[in-house]
Amino acid sequence: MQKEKNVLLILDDGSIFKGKSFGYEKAIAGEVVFNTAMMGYPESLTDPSYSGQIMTLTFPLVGNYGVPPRSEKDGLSTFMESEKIHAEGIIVCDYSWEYSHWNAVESLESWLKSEKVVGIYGIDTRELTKLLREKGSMKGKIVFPEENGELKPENDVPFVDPNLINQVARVSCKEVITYGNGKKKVLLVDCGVKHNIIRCLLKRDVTVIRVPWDYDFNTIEYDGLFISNGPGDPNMCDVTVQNIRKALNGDKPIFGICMGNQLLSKAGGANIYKLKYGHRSHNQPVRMVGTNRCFITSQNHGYAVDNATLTSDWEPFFINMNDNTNEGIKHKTKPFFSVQFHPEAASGPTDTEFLFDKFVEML
Ligand SMILES: NC(=O)CC[C@H](N)C(=O)O
Repeated sequence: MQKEKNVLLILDDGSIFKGKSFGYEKAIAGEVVFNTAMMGYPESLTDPSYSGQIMTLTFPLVGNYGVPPRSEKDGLSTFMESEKIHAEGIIVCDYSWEYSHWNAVESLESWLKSEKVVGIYGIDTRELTKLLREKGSMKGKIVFPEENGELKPENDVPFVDPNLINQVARVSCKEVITYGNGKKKVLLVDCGVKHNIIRCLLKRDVTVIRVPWDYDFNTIEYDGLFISNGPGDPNMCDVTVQNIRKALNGDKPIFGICMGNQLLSKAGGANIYKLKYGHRSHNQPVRMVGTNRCFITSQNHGYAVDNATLTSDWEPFFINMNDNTNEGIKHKTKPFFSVQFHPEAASGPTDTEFLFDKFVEML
């Protein structure tokens, strides 16, 4: 086996973890978060909502099923959530140097190297996760010391708080893109949309008009408005919130997912706050408010809507059964709703995919 470079994962609180590199070798910084899903690293790494973040996977063995082709069909990635890796880096406990899967065409190592993304292993991810749960998600960096332990300035970087940078502007499309040719038109505000959201809409035979996050979509004719997921702090998207607020005066159906839930809530007058360490997994239980129906959901978010600040026109739609945080809102009289989880989850539970049917039926 080749000799892998030593790396240090340094956290903002001074904690240092020693590991080895299996990806691209460059010093990086970002917000260190953890994801407890057992699988789905190709989808998670390409989810634009991870932009600016260094993703710790708690599942102990990663890489054993390789990476699917980076193919595209009709402008959408076939097996991934976007065209490229958005996470700054990935932290695992044990990297599997061998892989086997019917759909794999390369190893995680070769994919990371060709996309110039950092991957490290040999980290006690259980200890790291316990720390992040105790202290909250933290700024962190991965640096490359010499064999003798010396850290040269060119192999070091300063800490970065990605939530102070407009991540949505980094990942949103730059021009209007149209998909499908269904009769009903869905105007999709792209804050960093996962391709499976577009696939889920197209499966229901609509035309999707994808516009940049700051596009004044109120100038376009549409039958329904969709607000996508996206990275970073929702408070960076004031332009989007202003545009949504105008749409709230009308009565065309609105559906939002994740960042979309946060932006719709803000447009409706509610406040957002940062969770200590967020929800990133495939097994978050949510209850539909007013019922005893529980769904298992896939999630990836660090911010949440403050239920107590929902204005009188709105009510909570779903509640997280672990910590009682908001998992969605709905308007009391108009066809507007959004969820904090991912009904389009791939890989992940598909319990809530019916929400796409609900939206398309309203159009
Ligand atoms: N997946 C998302 O849309 C995440 C929304 C937001 N960036 C958060 O972390 O809460």
